[in-house]
Amino acid sequence: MSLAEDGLLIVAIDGPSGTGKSSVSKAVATALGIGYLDTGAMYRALTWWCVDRGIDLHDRSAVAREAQTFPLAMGTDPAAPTVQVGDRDIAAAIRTPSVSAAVSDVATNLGVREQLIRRQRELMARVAAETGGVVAEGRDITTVVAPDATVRILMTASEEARIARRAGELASTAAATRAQVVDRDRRDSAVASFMTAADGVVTVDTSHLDFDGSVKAVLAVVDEGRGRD
Ligand SMILES: Nc1ncnc2c1ncn2[C@@H]1O[C@H](COP(=O)(O)OP(=O)(O)OP(=O)(O)O)[C@@H](O)[C@H]1O
Ligand SMILES: Nc1ccn([C@H]2C[C@H](O)[C@@H](COP(=O)(O)O)O2)c(=O)n1
Repeated sequence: MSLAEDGLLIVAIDGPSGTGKSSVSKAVATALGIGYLDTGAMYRALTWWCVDRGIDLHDRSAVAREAQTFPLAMGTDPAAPTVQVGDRDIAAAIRTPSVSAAVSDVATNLGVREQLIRRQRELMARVAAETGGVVAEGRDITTVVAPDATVRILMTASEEARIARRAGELASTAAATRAQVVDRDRRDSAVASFMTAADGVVTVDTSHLDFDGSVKAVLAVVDEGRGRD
């Protein structure tokens, strides 16, 4: 089934770490009055779940089995997105440095990707049916999860800009953050292509834009893409 059926507005946004995908996507979804899905949070949630249960992240089959069944619930209101497993709110726990350091081991597990991509498509279809559309962001949304999205965007920013943004957030030095951002992108690139735009994907370079400028730039691409639809 095509996600973009029935006049629903499906906006797919990919890009490397620290380009502003999550913050900009939330603002864009809010402005458009549609749902928001942070797919990176799903890989983080599975990482947290496996560590919490003592599952070795290098045991690929065991982690992929958990991906199929773990009780994940993603809240898709862009004004207040939530991440829960069972009745436990793990929105803050999945942002800790230990989860950030381990998440690539989970995200590069192809058995995991198969399960989470299935869940992402189901969620996107449900949220879009409920709200008229969805903005989904990650690393493979424009290419694998929703290649037929109404609008497909690759958000980029120079390495310097991305490191400075992350360093500001983590209150760490640019040098310490460089390793985290660049190394994680290198590891994640093994299974998803998000450093260059695929055919038909519009690049939005946020290097020299402030936050509001990035939101406006994405909304302009959405407007143009809707017009073509
Ligand atoms: N021009 C800009 N556009 C977007 N975000 C910006 C901009 N300038 C600074 N930021 C800030 O950069 C930080 C990183 O943004 P965000 O978490 O949305 O990135 P991301 O691409 O989703 O990263 P990751 O994939 O690692 O989760 C946020 O604190 C955001 O407010
Ligand atoms: N569609 C996606 C989304 C995310 N990932 C990976 C990349 C990161 O290492 C991790 C967490 O993502 P973030 O919260 O930093 O955006 O998940 C992926 O492989 N595919």
